[in-house]
Amino acid sequence: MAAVSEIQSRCVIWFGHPLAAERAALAAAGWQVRSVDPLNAQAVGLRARDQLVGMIDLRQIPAAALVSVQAWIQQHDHLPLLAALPGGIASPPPSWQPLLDACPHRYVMPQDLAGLVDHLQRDQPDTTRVADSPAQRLIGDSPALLATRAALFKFAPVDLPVLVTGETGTGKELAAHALHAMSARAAHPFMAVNCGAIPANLVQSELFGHERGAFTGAAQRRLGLFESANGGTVFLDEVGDLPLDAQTSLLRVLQEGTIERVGSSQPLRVDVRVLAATHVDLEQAVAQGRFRRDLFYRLNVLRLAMPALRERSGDVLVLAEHFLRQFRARHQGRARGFSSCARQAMQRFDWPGNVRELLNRVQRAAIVADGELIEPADLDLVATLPAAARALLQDAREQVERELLLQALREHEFNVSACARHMQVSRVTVYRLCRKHQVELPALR
Ligand SMILES: Nc1ncnc2c1ncn2[C@@H]1O[C@H](COP(=O)(O)OP(=O)(O)OP(=O)(O)O)[C@@H](O)[C@H]1O
Repeated sequence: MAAVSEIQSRCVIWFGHPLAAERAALAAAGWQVRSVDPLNAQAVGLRARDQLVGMIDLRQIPAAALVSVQAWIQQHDHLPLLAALPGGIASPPPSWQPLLDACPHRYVMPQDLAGLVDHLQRDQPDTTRVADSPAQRLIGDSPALLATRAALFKFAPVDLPVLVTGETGTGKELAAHALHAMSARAAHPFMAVNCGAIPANLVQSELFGHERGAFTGAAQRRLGLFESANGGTVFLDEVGDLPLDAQTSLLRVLQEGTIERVGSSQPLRVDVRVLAATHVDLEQAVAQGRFRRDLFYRLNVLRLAMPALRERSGDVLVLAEHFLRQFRARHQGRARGFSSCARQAMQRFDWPGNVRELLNRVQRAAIVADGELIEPADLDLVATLPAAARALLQDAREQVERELLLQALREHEFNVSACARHMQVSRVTVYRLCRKHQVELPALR
């Protein structure tokens, strides 16, 4: 593969040792953490091309290290500095004052971890702000998704294949987009193809192109996906469905960086990064002889496993709110939020179709909901509620139906025809509802 320009990394020089959760949250926001022994501050060298921020962790700095950290700060006075303070101290000891004076932004940690991450994402004097990073399009803040986002930041700048695995709808294509958009190839094409959707006899020609007259119907020379993506990224979705001859051609791209159009024996150089995705177990396909072992090893250099939604139930509501907000920004609808029953139903559901299914159910619910709050029935998730909650919901619905009926009857002086017109139902339905809710019309008139 051709060399591509290196991407600047973002690094927090942390004097002390961050907690695991602090390190994970920063990694998910695209910041590596370099932990430095404060007693040995003078030994720290900096890579000029990286974007750097210093963090003085005053929870851990021994008194003996204050002077050496201070000296280091003075030598690196161009570096933005932050301070982590312990919780529950009324006033900091005077010996910290020189360090605090150097740190305009201070965070009580770990309580204010979100504030720190927000600061790093928004307030850095950087042209490519992390808050705008494509990795942030993967919504969710569960530990599993934080790890996925951290892996995206790590893998994106490395010009090697990535194998993205995970069930359908977990965001494999979204992740592939993010990998491309955060790579040095971002200004070049991103071409995605679902290998399982191309008829077997056309795969070679789709991927690698063909010469005029290569086969019946090939009236013109045609560029394939790899040539069209030159300089950029090819995303092969469902790579396990590639026929064996196309697997051999793909191996040549990865090993030699060349392709051959169908009908030509002239190798052509292409410069592409290959990202592949599969929801089937490729190791098993290799064991069964359906997938080339050497190709598997080539594709599986970096592996990104997208977690199923049921493994990160904490993300369900965050995603649902996000999809509803997105929907409301584009369409009109009464629904502004989710009832507590709907939230409960979403959290109990198994989500076999993962995020795609959640997106579809929320969009549908936003259209069909009559009230301001989306209910389990709008999401078609009533069956997931426990029996007691289902019964409560049924009771509530019956009560609302009875109230609406009585109100319509009163407004029309118990005239069934007028009431039916108002409710846009037949007279028979009004009589049926009266029987169901034990409304005695003669007694009320
Ligand atoms: N974490 C996420 N945050 C926001 N949207 C997401 C997230 N994960 C997935 N989506 C959305 O869910 C839908 C399905 O995602 P995507 O197509 O990337 O899944 P996939 O794993 O490639 O599915 P398949 O295997 O069926 O091709 C898309 O609309 C995508 O934008």
